[in-house]
Amino acid sequence: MRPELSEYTPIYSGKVRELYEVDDEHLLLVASDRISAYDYILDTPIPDKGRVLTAMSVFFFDALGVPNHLAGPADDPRIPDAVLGRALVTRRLDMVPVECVARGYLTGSGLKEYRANGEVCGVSLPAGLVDGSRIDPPIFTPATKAAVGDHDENVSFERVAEDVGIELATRLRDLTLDVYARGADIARERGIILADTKFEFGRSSDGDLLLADEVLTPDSSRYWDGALYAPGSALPSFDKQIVRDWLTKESGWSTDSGTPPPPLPSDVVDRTRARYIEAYERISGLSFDDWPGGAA
Ligand SMILES: N#Cc1c(N)ncnc1-c1cnn(Cc2cccc(F)c2)c1
Repeated sequence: MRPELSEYTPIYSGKVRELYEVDDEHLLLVASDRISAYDYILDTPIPDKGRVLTAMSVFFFDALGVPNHLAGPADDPRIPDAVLGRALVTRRLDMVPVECVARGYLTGSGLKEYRANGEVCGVSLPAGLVDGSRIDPPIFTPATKAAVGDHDENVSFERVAEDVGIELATRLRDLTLDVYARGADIARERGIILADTKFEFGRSSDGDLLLADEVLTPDSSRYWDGALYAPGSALPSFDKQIVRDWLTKESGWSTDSGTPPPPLPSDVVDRTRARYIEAYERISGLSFDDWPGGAA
């Protein structure tokens, strides 16, 4: 008999995820079916998005072989039926207050910084790079966690060292770049580009530094279809481009309207759900049909 979600104390509610306390030493990380686009949480959920992204985290936690915060399997008996397949039991850690970002390609906030001063988070890059240019070797571009609704602030490695000490900052950088490289290799072998990603780490009561949060999901990473990739041209998001294109090209809504996006039509929802499942099955080589929590 599984517990009810109401038996757990909610301790954090994010844009697309929630965090509950299971007991003194364990948390429940819950991924919703909510999807964000253009800094809005859309009214229309994508069925199974939370289960697919949870499955991707579990695949990578297993494939990467890095010490992490998972405290049980996807069907752990402590997981309530209502969130089975889109929730994980984890060890409660002392989180390191740094968004550990690795970039193997130049885009987004990194591109904006580069265009302003030729560097990203204090790391100088060669001249002449464009949107989507490869950054080789990949770089560590940390950020401080923003308040709800704000964007994280990119900071230098030196600032991280000031905040957490040079030894831990160095370990965070090395781990971030190592895990990104492993994830990028796995994705590349399946024809998918992992452009960048964000990790979070925490310390256990034993003092161990563990990989935490979600790992290498489309919500914490930028994934591009390798077959469509060309630096300098449009870089469609593997998972969100269908939604973005409908919103900006077909719905009549515009990003500068100051109004929330309209609800999504069912075909956009269905095609987006299929894209999330395609990303998981291509990268993991596993069938999403085998993942817990499907419709009864
Ligand atoms: N992971 C993890 C974690 C841990 N193992 N121990 C202590 N705290 C955290 C923790 C704190 N904030 N977050 C972000 C987050 C993740 C998932 C859902 C949310 F709503 C919010 C994670």
